[in-house]
Amino acid sequence: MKIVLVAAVALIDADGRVLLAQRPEGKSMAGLWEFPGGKVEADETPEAALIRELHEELGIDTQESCLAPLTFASHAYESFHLLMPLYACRRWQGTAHGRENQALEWVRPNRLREYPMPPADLPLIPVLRDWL
Ligand SMILES: Nc1nc2c([nH]c(=O)n2[C@H]2C[C@H](O)[C@@H](COP(=O)(O)OP(=O)(O)OP(=O)(O)O)O2)c(=O)[nH]1
Repeated sequence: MKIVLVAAVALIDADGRVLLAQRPEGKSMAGLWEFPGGKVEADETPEAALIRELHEELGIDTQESCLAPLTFASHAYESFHLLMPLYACRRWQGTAHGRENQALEWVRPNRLREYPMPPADLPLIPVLRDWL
């Protein structure tokens, strides 16, 4: 089974809320809520991939020193195995907006369960709730 490395981040605002982004129509798992991030390209570190994706998807800028490893997801999808490190980030420049027309929501940790997420993400929710 092919292992796909995806880097994701829990952006945490001053009120302790976490940013979720809705997967757009036309993508796999459309409509589900996910942590910002994306596939790590060849010759790219997970941190560099996140910095790139945050800029492209949300129009915000951060740096490696602001990305703290938090936990990871390891999940068998039908056609690949997802390995997804989840970082926490509290410092960035700019205001997040969906540059690819995806809906965004700042969500309190105890409400994360109300947002339908990809199956790989479900074990991450209690970790975030305990940690925040
Ligand atoms: N960014 C992100 N991706 C996630 C999460 N949970 C989860 O299963 N994924 C999966 C969905 C995708 O298969 C993959 C991320 O790919 P991507 O966002 O870079 O690219 P994509 O949607 O165009 O990928 P795809 O349509 O080919 O599946 O990881 C999550 O919380 N955040």
